[in-house]
Amino acid sequence: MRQPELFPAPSPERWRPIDHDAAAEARIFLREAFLDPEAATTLYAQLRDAVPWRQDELRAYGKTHPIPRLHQWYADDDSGTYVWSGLTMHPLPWTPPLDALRRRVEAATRRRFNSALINYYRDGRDTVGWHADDEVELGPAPFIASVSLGAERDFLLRRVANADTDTDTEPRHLSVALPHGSLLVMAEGSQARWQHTLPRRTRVTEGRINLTFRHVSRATPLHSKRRS
Ligand SMILES: O=C(O)CCC(=O)C(=O)O
Ligand SMILES: [Fe+2]
Repeated sequence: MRQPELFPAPSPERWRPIDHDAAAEARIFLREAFLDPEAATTLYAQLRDAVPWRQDELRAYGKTHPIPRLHQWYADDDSGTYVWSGLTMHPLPWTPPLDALRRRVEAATRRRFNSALINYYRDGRDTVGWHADDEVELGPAPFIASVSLGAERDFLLRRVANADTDTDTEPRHLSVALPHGSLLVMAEGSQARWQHTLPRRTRVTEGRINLTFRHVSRATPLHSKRRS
């Protein structure tokens, strides 16, 4: 089988593998100072105030719970509808700042993206549970580029193979702090073998916005799996 193209090709010195031993397999890289801090602060405030954030709910065991963050979906016109735990998310059209950020991320990664899922974690109590971004519509080897703005939060990774036996304090997890203005790349092959989460951090009182740029296949609905 052909190996997926290695990332990053253009300027490896600017990308830090998140962990030396696991890096070759994880194919997850971080560029800490991707955006200039002032530009990142301006963008954070713009998005926080201008995105029409959705507060969606999940149904579990017959009960409804608000998901622990706000979110929104932006995409090219032809990239379809996003169906998420029975909710339909019609993508919004790119705004000029979001499109400009997409172009910068494309230039840095040498990949193309037609959509972005944006999460707003209002403080350290907002989270995303363990999951992989491995929906069928993202193709067999998704490439995810993730920009972080605002409060620095810990991002944890674990091997899918360990998922069933893991506890939340598992020392086998990798933890990487995602600073304001950083770009994390989960390259081809990562989602099949690794899961990630943004855990609760109650000492964090400030908000964080995360944008994950993705490429979804054309004109098919994106059926996202449950994600709490
Ligand atoms: O907030 C983050 O850094 C991760 C978000 C995430 O994993 C997702 O939206 O799929
Ligand atoms: Fe994710």
